[in-house]
Formats: sequence, C-alpha cells, structure tokens
Amino acid sequence: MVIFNTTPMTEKRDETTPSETLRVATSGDIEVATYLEIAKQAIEKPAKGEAVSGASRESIVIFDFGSQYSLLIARRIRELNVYCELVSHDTPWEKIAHLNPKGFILSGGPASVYTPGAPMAPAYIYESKLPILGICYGMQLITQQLGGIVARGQAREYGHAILHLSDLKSPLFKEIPESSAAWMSHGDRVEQLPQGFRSLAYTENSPLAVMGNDANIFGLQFHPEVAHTPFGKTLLKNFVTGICGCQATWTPGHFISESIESIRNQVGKGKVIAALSGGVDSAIVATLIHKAVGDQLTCIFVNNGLLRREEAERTLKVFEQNLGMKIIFIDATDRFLDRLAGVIDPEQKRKAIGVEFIRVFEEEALKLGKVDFLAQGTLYPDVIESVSSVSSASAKIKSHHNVGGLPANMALKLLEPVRYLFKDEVRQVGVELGLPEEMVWRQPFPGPGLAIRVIGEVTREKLEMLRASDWIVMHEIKKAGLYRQLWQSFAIITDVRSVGVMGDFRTYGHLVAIRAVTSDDAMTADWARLPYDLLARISNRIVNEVAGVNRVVYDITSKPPGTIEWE
Ligand SMILES: Nc1ncnc2c1ncn2[C@@H]1O[C@H](COP(=O)(O)OP(=O)(O)OP(=O)(O)O)[C@@H](O)[C@H]1O
Ligand SMILES: O=c1[nH]c(=O)c2[nH+]cn([C@@H]3O[C@H](COP(=O)(O)O)[C@@H](O)[C@H]3O)c2[nH]1
Ligand SMILES: NC(=O)CC[C@H](N)C(=O)O
Ligand SMILES: [Mg+2]
Repeated sequence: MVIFNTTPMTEKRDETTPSETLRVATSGDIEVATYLEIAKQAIEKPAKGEAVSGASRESIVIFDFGSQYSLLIARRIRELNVYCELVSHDTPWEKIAHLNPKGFILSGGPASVYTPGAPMAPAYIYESKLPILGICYGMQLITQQLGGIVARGQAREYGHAILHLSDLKSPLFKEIPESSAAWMSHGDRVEQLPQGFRSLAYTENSPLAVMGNDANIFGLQFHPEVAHTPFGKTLLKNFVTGICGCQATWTPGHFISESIESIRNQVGKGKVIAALSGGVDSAIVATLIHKAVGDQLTCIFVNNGLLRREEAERTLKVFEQNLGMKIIFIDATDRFLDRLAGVIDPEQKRKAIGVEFIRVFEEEALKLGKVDFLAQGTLYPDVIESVSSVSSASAKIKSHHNVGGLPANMALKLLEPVRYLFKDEVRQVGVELGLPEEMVWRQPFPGPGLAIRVIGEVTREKLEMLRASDWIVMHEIKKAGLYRQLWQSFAIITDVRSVGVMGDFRTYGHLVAIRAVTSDDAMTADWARLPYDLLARISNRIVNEVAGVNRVVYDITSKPPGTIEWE
C-alpha cells in the first residue's frame, strides 16, 4: 500500500514525517468504484447550473499549477482531437466527473513542491487508478506525494537539453528517437524516485528526466507542450491515445451535435437572448442556440457608438442574408458615450462598457417577457485573461467586457457554449455550420470596440478621426491581400500631439499608431512585418485624408510584453 500526501506542508510540520496522510484504496476497495459511479451518473445527467461546455463523452483533465504553458498543453491535446479542460489544481471531483476523464495531466508551475503551502494535486487522481502525466512541477509533485524526494538542483536548467531514452520499450516513447532535443525550465529536481518508479530517460543535468511506474503514472522534467520540444506532440499523443485510450473523435462535428443537445437540456422551455456582435464567436453561438431551441431565441445587436465606420449597417445586412433569426437592433450610442465621458482609466472604461451592455440586454429582456438566459460568444482566452488564470497562480491582465467586466448583480443566467474553445476551433465550427466566409474569417473586434483604441478620454471627435484612419488601414491591408494572414490590423488614436508642416502651414495634430499582429489564439502575438511600401501608403493616406492627424507610427511590440490592444 502506498501512502501519499495531498495537503500542502505548513511551517510547523516536520518534512520527513508528514502528519496528514491519506491512504490509497487498494484494488477492490469501494472508494474507487464510487468515483467511477459518480462519473457515470454525471455523464448521463449533467450538473445543474453548469455552463454548457460542449464537453465530449471522454476527456483529459489538466490541473493547472500556474505554468505559463498550461494553456498550450490544452491546445496540444485538442489538436489530437481529444477533448480536454484545464482546471484549477484544487478542483473537487464533483466538478469534473461529468467530463468522464480518461487520464490526468499535472502542469508545471512556479512553486517548489517542498515549500510550505505549495499547491498539491487532489487525492482522487491517484485513487482513480487512471493514467497520470506530470510535467515539470507536476513530475516533482507526483514524486513528493508518492513518497520520493525533490530538492533544489545543483544547476538550474533553462532552455535546450538533449534527452536520452533509457527505456526504449516504454509506451510513452513510441516513435521517439533515442536522443533528441527537449526544452527545460526548472531549478528543482527529483533526487529519489517514489517506490515502484523507474527512470526512463535522462539529460546531462537531470539523471531522472522521465519516470514511470506500472500503474501508468509518468513524470517528465521537460515540457512536451512547447514547440521547442520537437517530439513533444508525439509523446503527448502516446499518452493520450495510447496509454489513456482516448478515441481521438473530438471534432467540430461532434461539438455541434453535443452542444445542441446540451443547450436544449439546459434551456428547456426558457427564453434566450443572444448578444450578437457581427463577430464569428457570437454568430456561432446564435446559430447553435437557434438549432437547439428555435424561436425561443431572440438576438440583440447593439450599436454602442464604438463601432467602426459603416459597421452597424454591414453587420445587419450580413445577419439578414445569412442568419434566419429574430434580430433586434438597438442604437445605444448616446448612452454609452455619455457613460464614458471623462473616463480615462482603461479598466474603468472596460467595466463601464461591460455594465452598460448588460443593462441594455436586461431592459430588452424585460420587453420580451420573461427571459432566462443571456448567450454570449465568450471564448477560452477571454476567460483566462480576465480571471487571474484558471487557478489562483497568475495575474489578471485586463477585464474583457464579457467576463471580468460583467456586473455582480445580473438578472440573466449566462449561456456560453463556446467558452472552452480557442478561436481556430471556433472557426472550424463556423465552417462546419456553413456560416459565410466573411463571418468566419473576420478579424476579431473587441466588444468595447474603439473605446480601447482611443487613448485617454473617448470623445466623438477622436472617434471620428480613429474611424477614418482605421478605414484606411483596413482598406489597404485588404488591397494588399494580407487581411486573412493577420490576426488583427487596426489603428489607435493617442493624445500625443506633435508639430508638423503641411502646405507651408504649421500643424499641431494627433498621433495615430498602426497595429498589425500575427497570432494563433491571441495569447501570444508578434508584430507583423508589413512591407514598407504598404506602411508608407497607409501613413501617407492617413495624414493627407484625416483632418487632425499629422503623424503615424507603427507599433513593433510583440505580446508579451505588450498586449494586442493598447488598453
Ligand atoms: N455590439 C455588440 N452587440 C451585442 N453583443 C456584443 C457586441 N459586442 C460584443 N458583444 C458580445 O460580447 C461577446 C464577446 O465579444 P468578442 O469580440 O470577444 O466576440 P465576437 O464579437 O463574437 O467575435 P470576434 O472575436 O470575432 O469579434 C460577443 O460574442 C457578443 O456576445
Ligand atoms: O470581446 C472582447 N472584449 C474585450 O473586452 C476585449 N479585450 C481584448 N479583446 C480582444 O482579445 C484579444 C487579446 O487582446 P489583448 O492582447 O489586448 O488582451 C484581441 O483579439 C483583442 O481584440 C477583447 N475582446
Ligand atoms: N517549470 C516548472 O514547472 C518549474 C518547477 C519548479 N518550480 C522548478 O523550478 O523546478
Ligand atoms: Mg467582437
């Protein structure tokens, strides 16, 4: 029988004799069966009040210990057509049972497993007898919890290392060369394996770089999820489909049928309003809900006065032509702009817009009789950036209006069927649903709109200058055939003023910045290397055509350290 520890150590505790230990149930014990039973029931009857996630019938659950790469692990698994979710490391079993986990992954993290209060993995992962893969901190944690020893290493190991396999027969290493590059980022290391574990591979600095036991519990000291570990994807595939036995059937098609069913169950006979923005996320959400509950859905499109030139008209036309649903258009320009008067702080702007949106939706809901749900096109990155990461380990960057910007007292329940998807996955779903190209491939446009691209106070005058500049950027980028290759391309207007000379006159005008980035999912981005000629044309046209602007600069900051939007 193995003894393991699931509670973080406290200052008082003697590290060599853990006082709070839990015994793993031996095979045949009732506890293990009970976990599996709860899982089965939960799949048949999803928990009430849970956000509709479109979860598949089997999944990999990733526990987040605060690594920068936790989200990347999730992407890699999804790329294998296996559904997975990233959850906080302290998530109770009841919250994940409905996902029907086939295996667990423990992410990396900044803490050291031997320090007081370090986050631990829950006991049930070991009791479940399902396969477990610990990555970096995750490996160290498994070691610590199952009775091995982790300590500060002699040398820290960051970046590139050569991994040598010592057990070529391990199912984890199928189709992986005997020696190859692996990417490392750690200071601690496993000094002594827990009972029953073997060393499977080593690097120069880490004699125990990969470990495993006969119960399919594995630990990796390197990061298979990053692009710098070339065979990482193969290794994850070996774990997920080989060792965990996942079917690799999670496709957009599955997602569609499962989420329609799930929406139908959740909504019942209730009424839904969907916030439509013209972007792909909300168009998909509305389409899914319409397929699920038909006329119980009403869509609302709000002109918040922060849209781009001709956007309201164009969006309505696309909706009319392509989505056969009830759509209400509300012009709330004055209301939003009045609310924003005098507001300079970016977070204040975001919160004000988030609240105003919800109040508009609530008022419209009242007019429609009893409405139960508000549907939004919230995506995974919106959630991650707004709520100090999935677990409590990392920082809040900015409040996305539809997540962190929501008011505390909301009368409507949220329905967010694409909350767990990334943009490229959403686009695949859009193609599968037959949405038109112009919707699926539209560059993302943030809900707070031009307000977060007007630096300082949002005034009608600055909005007009920005609209005119943005129009030129968009037009030129499209003409150059670059629109689809770029994640986003747009203009920003600042309060910086500079002196210029035009037609022998002195000018003192605003500074406009151009931002164009490439990205896969908005979590990281790089500034686009736009051709100089194109930049010259854009700059020239803006200064000539937009009154009040006399200087144009190009933003060459990647994310991180910058963000895509300026506010
Ligand atoms: N003008 C608007 N009117 C109604 N709802 C809106 C408006 N702008 C944003 N929303 C709501 O906020 C959600 C989040 O906005 P976001 O910009 O992230 O997604 P999107 O507009 O659907 O897609 P995209 O990222 O392609 O712009 C939208 O899905 C929609 O539900
Ligand atoms: O609907 C939205 N509501 C928001 O409040 C919001 N803030 C940023 N964005 C979009 O998210 C992506 C990442 O933006 P940042 O790098 O600026 O955080 C980029 O694509 C941004 O355009 C938003 N979208
Ligand atoms: N990347 C990680 O997970 C690091 C784990 C641990 N903090 C170490 O330095 O070894
Ligand atoms: Mg949008």
